[in-house]
Amino acid sequence: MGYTLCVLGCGTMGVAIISGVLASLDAKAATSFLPAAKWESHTPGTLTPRELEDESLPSRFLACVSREESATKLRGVFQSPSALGYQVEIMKNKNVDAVQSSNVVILCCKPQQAHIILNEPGMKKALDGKLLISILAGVTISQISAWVLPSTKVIRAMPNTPCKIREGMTVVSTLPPSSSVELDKSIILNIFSSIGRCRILEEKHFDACTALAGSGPAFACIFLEAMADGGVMMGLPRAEALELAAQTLQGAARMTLQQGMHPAQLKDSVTTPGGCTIAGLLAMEDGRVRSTIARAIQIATERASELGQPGKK
Ligand SMILES: NC(=O)C1=CN([C@@H]2O[C@H](COP(=O)(O)OP(=O)(O)OC[C@H]3O[C@@H](n4cnc5c(N)ncnc54)[C@H](OP(=O)(O)O)[C@@H]3O)[C@@H](O)[C@H]2O)C=CC1
Ligand SMILES: O=C(O)[C@@H]1CCC=N1
Repeated sequence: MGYTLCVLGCGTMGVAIISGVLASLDAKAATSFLPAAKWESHTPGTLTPRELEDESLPSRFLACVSREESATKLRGVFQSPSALGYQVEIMKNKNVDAVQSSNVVILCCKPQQAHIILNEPGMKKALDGKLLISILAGVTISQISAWVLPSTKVIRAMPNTPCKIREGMTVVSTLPPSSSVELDKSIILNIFSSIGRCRILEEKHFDACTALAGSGPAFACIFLEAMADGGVMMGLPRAEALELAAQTLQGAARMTLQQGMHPAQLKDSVTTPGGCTIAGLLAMEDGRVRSTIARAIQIATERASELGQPGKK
């Protein structure tokens, strides 16, 4: 089975993606037996659903960095093979070699590093005909396409850190027309839906998705910390306050996601007339919590649109 997946710039997000994908392969293997199938055997349009499934799964993982410090860190993170025996190969200053021996590349460097990495001698040829998935905030498909050959299939994805525990949210841009679109689509969806939820949206929405889902875990953690602080203020031990806050946020979010319950409906069902919840809600409204949070998404979206753009820091 499988293809070689290269994470070009393997830091926080690269580790989250590889860790999530490895965990999902282990989970999949625990429930089904996957026979071997070769990437090279693919002819567009001739794959059975089972072959398509098998060929859409990665079986070799390359993680690229430029500094020894990062390589040492990655060796620590990926020191033991996954339950299925997959070992992540750490490549230091070997970007072109890594891309050359890969089928699919996920670009996970900082936005301002992309041009330098994609302009390394031999990189264009190494990427010839391959699927290049960029998770970079702000950097557009047309910018990246101008740095690679026309044969390289460029798409964008905006994942978030919970991909590491397979609770991520990823938005993928609409796919370019291509002869192997069926396999490409299957590969992309296999990666991102194996590590959380995945939704396809037009690229014009990417800056908002970056702010809402990409940056979102940071915003949610401010709320989480503040709730726990309130509990601590009222005498709860810190650890228990954090547990109560985290599980409560998770529970409320899951009721929206799994039961399709509108947040206002859930809020109203908790709010007893004259009770303590309405007292707390009014205090929140006095603090303009809603507009503050919504404005944070607006400001983060505006900033996302500047990232990786010439003349912007
Ligand atoms: N952090 C997040 O929550 C999210 C981030 N993103 C996007 O993901 C991207 C990565 O973010 P994040 O993971 O936080 O960043 P990190 O800084 O953690 O990771 C970037 C990685 O790129 C490597 N790198 C830098 N230069 C090179 C080079 N020349 N060759 C090979 N590797 C290189 C770095 O290693 P070294 O220094 O050793 O070279 C580092 O491991 C960004 O573009 C960001 O916009 C998207 C969604 C969420
Ligand atoms: O803060 C950032 O720029 C990146 C993109 C989304 C999350 N982290």
